[in-house]
Amino acid sequence: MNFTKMHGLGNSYIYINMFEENIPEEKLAETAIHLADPNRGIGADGMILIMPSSSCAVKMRVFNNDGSEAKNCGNGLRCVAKYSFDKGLVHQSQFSIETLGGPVQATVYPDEQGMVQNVTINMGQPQLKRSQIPMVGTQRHDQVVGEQLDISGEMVEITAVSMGNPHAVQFVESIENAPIMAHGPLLEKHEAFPDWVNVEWVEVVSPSELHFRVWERGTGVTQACGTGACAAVVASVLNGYSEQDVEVTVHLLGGDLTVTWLSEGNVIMTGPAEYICTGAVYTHS
Ligand SMILES: N[C@@H](CCC[C@H](N)C(=O)O)C(=O)O
Repeated sequence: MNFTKMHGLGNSYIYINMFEENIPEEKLAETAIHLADPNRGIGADGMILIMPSSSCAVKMRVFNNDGSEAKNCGNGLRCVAKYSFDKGLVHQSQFSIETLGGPVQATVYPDEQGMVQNVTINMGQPQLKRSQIPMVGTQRHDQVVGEQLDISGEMVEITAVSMGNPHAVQFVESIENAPIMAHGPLLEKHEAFPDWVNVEWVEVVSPSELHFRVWERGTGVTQACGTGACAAVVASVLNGYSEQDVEVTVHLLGGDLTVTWLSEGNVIMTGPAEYICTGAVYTHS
């Protein structure tokens, strides 16, 4: 099976062009685990399928490296947009991508040689209701902003945002001291989140600058998370650290993204997408 390995700020996935390849539905999870394995496969944070769509130009499906399927992936969307444009699956620089979390709009910026380096994704509106995250809880408030959560006897304050996939954002004094390895796995599978959750730590530098780290659901620590960066900016606005219509630079482990939560509702994310390699891999029959 042919593959392309790509990354967005070091968040790497094995991309399979399903216009040409076929993986049976019941083999998708095990194929993702196999391809993402650094010793027995290729090695990556997961697998992404680029597929025909009946409603958009192309469709994306995302699998974490534990085989679980997610409804959205910000870094993946930028790579899918670059791949689709470069390989001629689409012919316009603006086009729609179907995700399990809903359709999004991509804009690619080819340079003079026609190569796409940067991509903007209009991610649509964040979902903020507790039931939309989804998150259980007895508080009457509909939105989860600065809510206390008990993790093994320690209280942490989280703001919950869905960007099609669920995120729990915490604000910290210093990103260097964020308890990623200690709290990440506990929060990811906390009983408050029936579908589990991506966990983010954010240090606010200014209304237009954030430091960011992530523990991804189904993967663990990654270099970057596009939907997480969007959730961080939305959470910053909800907590009064930033404002809508302000472009925020988010410093992730793997580099920077710019994110704006527009007052009309949509979240706009811009950043790079890059190829690593292409090849053919043996698949299990
Ligand atoms: N790395 C991604 C998100 C991938 C899915 C996530 N781990 C989940 O399970 O929701 C991004 O760039 O957004």
